[in-house]
Amino acid sequence: MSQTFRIGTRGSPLALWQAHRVRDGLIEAWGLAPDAVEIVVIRTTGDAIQDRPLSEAGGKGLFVKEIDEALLDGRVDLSVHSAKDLPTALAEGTELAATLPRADVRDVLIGGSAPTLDALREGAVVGTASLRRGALVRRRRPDLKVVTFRGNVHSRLEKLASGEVDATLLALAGLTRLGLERHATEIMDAETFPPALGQGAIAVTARAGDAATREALAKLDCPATAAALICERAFLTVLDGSCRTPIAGLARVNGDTLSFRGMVLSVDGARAVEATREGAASDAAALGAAAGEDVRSRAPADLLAAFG
Ligand SMILES: NCc1[nH]cc(CCC(=O)O)c1CC(=O)O
Repeated sequence: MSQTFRIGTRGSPLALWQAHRVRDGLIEAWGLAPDAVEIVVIRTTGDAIQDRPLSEAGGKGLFVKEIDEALLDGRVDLSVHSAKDLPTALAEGTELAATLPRADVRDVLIGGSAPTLDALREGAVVGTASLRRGALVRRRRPDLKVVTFRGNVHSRLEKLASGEVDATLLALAGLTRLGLERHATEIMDAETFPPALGQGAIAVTARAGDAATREALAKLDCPATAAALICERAFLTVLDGSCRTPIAGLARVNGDTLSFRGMVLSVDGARAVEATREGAASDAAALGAAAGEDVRSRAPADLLAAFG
């Protein structure tokens, strides 16, 4: 392969790590010269907004819009994303081209004043920007105070160190990629504290119909992770999950079998409606969609109202 590739990415440390992973993968898989794969950092609207919750500013799409534009303009050939930050509706003219092998899907607690969620004192303050994490925290510890907490992983750790909050929650995958997993004081159980759809997976998008880029990326694709992600995104699509909706779930693929469990919660965590499905991994999309329909048919009206 004598082709060159330009990879579009956000400039956060986590995004750069993930883009480098794809770059290294392409170079190694195809024996490319190091200068054949270039990383192009693109600043997104989401990166610029730091003073308010993104759900108020327009949601997850804010992190991909400018990158999609670069892809469609031909300024870059592929873009690398944390799968959980990728909106369910991809920009027209772009498509999922590869899903890297999934890392640990679990969240971790980083405790300042106590090491575990159960050990935090009554009324302790937990900082998170995630409605899902907030709802799951309140579900187990209704006495805790959940406050909105944005910024990248490093700035969150600083706020914790300064005592602004007693604890925060982050994805183990992200912390590990940044070499910061030593800060985790409790690994949350994926059953009782289910992750975000797509958590721990890295997704690569390309221009629809760009066969050469797709073929190059095929060597990096993990079919089991791809099936899990397709299932989880189908669940999210049916529920039209937005940043205003506490929603969680996980597909596990074992051989040819896929098992999925997804749930929607009330913001205060007091109520949850969940569904499970198991079937052939090749039916990933149908299984996720069926679980989504199931949740939608049983969720109380006020819970679904959050879906707008
Ligand atoms: N929303 C930000 C984001 N997007 C992906 C990750 C972590 C890596 C991953 O889940 O793949 C994080 C940080 C976090 O939630 O702790």
